Amino acid sequence: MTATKGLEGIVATTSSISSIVDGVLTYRGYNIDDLAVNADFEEVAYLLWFGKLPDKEQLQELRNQLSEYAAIPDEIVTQLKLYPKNLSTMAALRSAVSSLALYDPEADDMSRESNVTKTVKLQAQLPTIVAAIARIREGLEPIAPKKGISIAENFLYQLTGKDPEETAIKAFNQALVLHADHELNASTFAARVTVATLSDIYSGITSAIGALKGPLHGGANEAVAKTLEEIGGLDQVDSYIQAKLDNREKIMGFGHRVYKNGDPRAKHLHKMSRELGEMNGDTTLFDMSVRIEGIVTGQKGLKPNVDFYSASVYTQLGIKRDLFTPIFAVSRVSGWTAHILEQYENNRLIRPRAEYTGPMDQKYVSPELR
Ligand SMILES: CC(=O)SCCNC(=O)CCNC(=O)[C@H](O)C(C)(C)COP(=O)(O)OP(=O)(O)OC[C@H]1O[C@@H](n2cnc3c(N)ncnc32)[C@H](O)[C@@H]1OP(=O)(O)O
Ligand SMILES: O=C([O-])CC(=O)C(=O)O
Repeated sequence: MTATKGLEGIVATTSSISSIVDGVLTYRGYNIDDLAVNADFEEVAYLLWFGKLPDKEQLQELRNQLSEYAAIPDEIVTQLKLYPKNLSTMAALRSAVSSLALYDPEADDMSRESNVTKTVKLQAQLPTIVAAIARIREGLEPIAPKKGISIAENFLYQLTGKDPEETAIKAFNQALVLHADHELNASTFAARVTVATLSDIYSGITSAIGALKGPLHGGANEAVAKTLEEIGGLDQVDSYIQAKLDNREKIMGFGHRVYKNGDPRAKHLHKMSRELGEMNGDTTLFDMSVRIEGIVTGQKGLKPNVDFYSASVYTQLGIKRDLFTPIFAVSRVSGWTAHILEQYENNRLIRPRAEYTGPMDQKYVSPELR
């Protein structure tokens, strides 16, 4: 038995949800480039869950269900109010989502019908939880979700209590579409491993949130924003990045396990970042990002991944840095739940082997003689 570090190149399951072939990302056979510019996030979620784009009535029905389920139990709001104000937003999200199971009488109902209902509920409730975390830790009351508006609009509304601009809704919707699914990434794999024991969907999503939090995965978008803040301005980019590279430190938002010639999602976020800067009359963050890319790609051949330009996009939308990874979860819960449903449909326990490298032939001696 020989271990493959990080399971690189190992095909661990079959899936018909998303594919990455020759650097092209598709959801259920639709190129991400097509969906990113044309689709609403709700359509994409439906596509991931049910394998086809919804017709008008199906889409309306989904929108109605999302509106109906978007409010979170009062007990969750009470719990969020007990969390420390200087909380880790991802730890708060992970805890709150885990607690949702306590207030859902169907949490352990393993029928497909119930799991589909819980899928839609989780998609509806995650944005409400993230917005509530954001407000409560600032000492503000959470804002109830509005009925009849999109997830993108509702989330931005619930953060501030103000109706967001059309351009912000459009940009945010596109970011949600781009982050929705990504084959067997670490958090999706974590979700699938958890539910493959026939544990419940809330356990699967809780595992996934834990895996997404790390800076080598979803946490990288916050790390990129931190880098931009630390650099402070265009003139400091070269010296800052060069020092990191000379120190053999990683530049967050670059590199990818699967894409070696570039992440197809990055160009959309690059464009969005530029457009938001031009609209706000200040392209500093975008210009800094482009300069960082020039150095890192030029010297290391590493290309930006989805997390790199999303950092300047969210910052320019006026969103606080520690909400970036929770926002990733707001989108990716669509993919996680699609994978969980697929895992349940054709389940087998996921249990690989380890190549043992420790000592052998040890003999027990009692503590007094050690
Ligand atoms: C949504 C997402 O999860 S996208 C990924 C988000 N994560 C990041 O942006 C964090 C920064 N990037 C990384 O850490 C990595 O590129 C990963 C984790 C994404 C992929 O990791 P792996 O496939 O395991 O590649 P690994 O970390 O082994 O890197 C291979 C080589 O490239 C270098 N490298 C990889 N990424 C970077 C980077 N961002 N900056 C500098 N060097 C890098 C490594 O140091 C290593 O060099 P070495 O062979 O000289 O030791
Ligand atoms: O696929 C991966 O390893 C990470 C990634 O880009 C994602 O989850 O979107």
